[in-house]
Amino acid sequence: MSELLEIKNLCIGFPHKSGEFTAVRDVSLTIRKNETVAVVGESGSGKSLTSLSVLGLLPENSAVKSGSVLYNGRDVLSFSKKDWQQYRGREVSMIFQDAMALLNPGMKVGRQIAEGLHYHKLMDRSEQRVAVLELLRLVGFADPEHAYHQYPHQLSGGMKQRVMIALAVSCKPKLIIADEPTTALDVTVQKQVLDLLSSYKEETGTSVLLITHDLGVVAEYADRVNVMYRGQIVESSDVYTLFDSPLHPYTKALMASIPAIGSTPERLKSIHDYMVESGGHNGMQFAPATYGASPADEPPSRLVEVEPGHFVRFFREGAVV
Ligand SMILES: Nc1ncnc2c1ncn2[C@@H]1O[C@H](COP(=O)(O)OP(=O)(O)OP(=O)(O)O)[C@@H](O)[C@H]1O
Repeated sequence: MSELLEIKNLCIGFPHKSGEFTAVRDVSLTIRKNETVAVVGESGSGKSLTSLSVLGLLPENSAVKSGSVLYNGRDVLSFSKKDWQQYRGREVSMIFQDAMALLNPGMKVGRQIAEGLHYHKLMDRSEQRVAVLELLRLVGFADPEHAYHQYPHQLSGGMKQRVMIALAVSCKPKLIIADEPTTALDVTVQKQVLDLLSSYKEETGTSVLLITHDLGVVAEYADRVNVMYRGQIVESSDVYTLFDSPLHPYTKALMASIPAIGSTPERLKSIHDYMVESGGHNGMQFAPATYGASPADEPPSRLVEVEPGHFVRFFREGAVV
């Protein structure tokens, strides 16, 4: 199967008082047509920066130090302004965490969705209204005509996120990046919104890059998963393999942090505990229990394919933890 998106050895840095801080380190991942690929990890692990690089929306003070982001074989990092205009929204779109911050508070919901269709010149004005009403129906508004005329502040959190999905899918992109799309919502609404995105994906063949810190969401919605820790992918595989046989201590720690229903309460293990307990694999060792003060102090490591499609990051071969 050919890759729709291929991120290769991406490194993103920021200026820092002691030189430079590399927030994303040697990240590689792929997304194929009609796949949902998750990036999971704790806050600050580099998930958002990785996804923002795909849309050319990295913070101004950051710099891509090396690597490439190939969309259908073209490196987006060398896109011109015109390329970006044609690509954003039309080829790849994004659903952000905070819908309220992104929706224009002074514009009716229907108009906001119509603007995207107008921008990409997909249809004339007369057809846009019908298309927007259809989109609002698709994302679950029982009365699309009523929703069309509402302002964002008149909608609940779940409804606003549905509008964000309508906006994101309006130009029929081939890839949707969903960055913590439901974090601000309660559990029931969270499931409704993710189910909606999932059924849209199945119906249209769209691909989804799902950014989350929630392994429960990964288990339910992703086909493949990349676990990120301190700017690096430490484990990557299909979702069944990851849950059946996680290898990296950080992945195990993430899994152990999901309390099982009916389990006897015990002290939650820290990631440090797992690092200490972790053993080697095929003669290689995971990174030491105590990382250095900064990523620059850390030992060299590399991703190893331990079985087909299952990659784990190891500390250098033969090292003693
Ligand atoms: N504009 C910026 N200037 C300096 N450092 C930044 C900037 N944006 C992000 N960083 C740093 O880069 C690292 C990765 O950030 P990123 O937002 O990608 O993490 P994340 O995994 O998406 O976390 P979260 O889930 O909290 O958004 C963090 O250490 C963060 O502090």
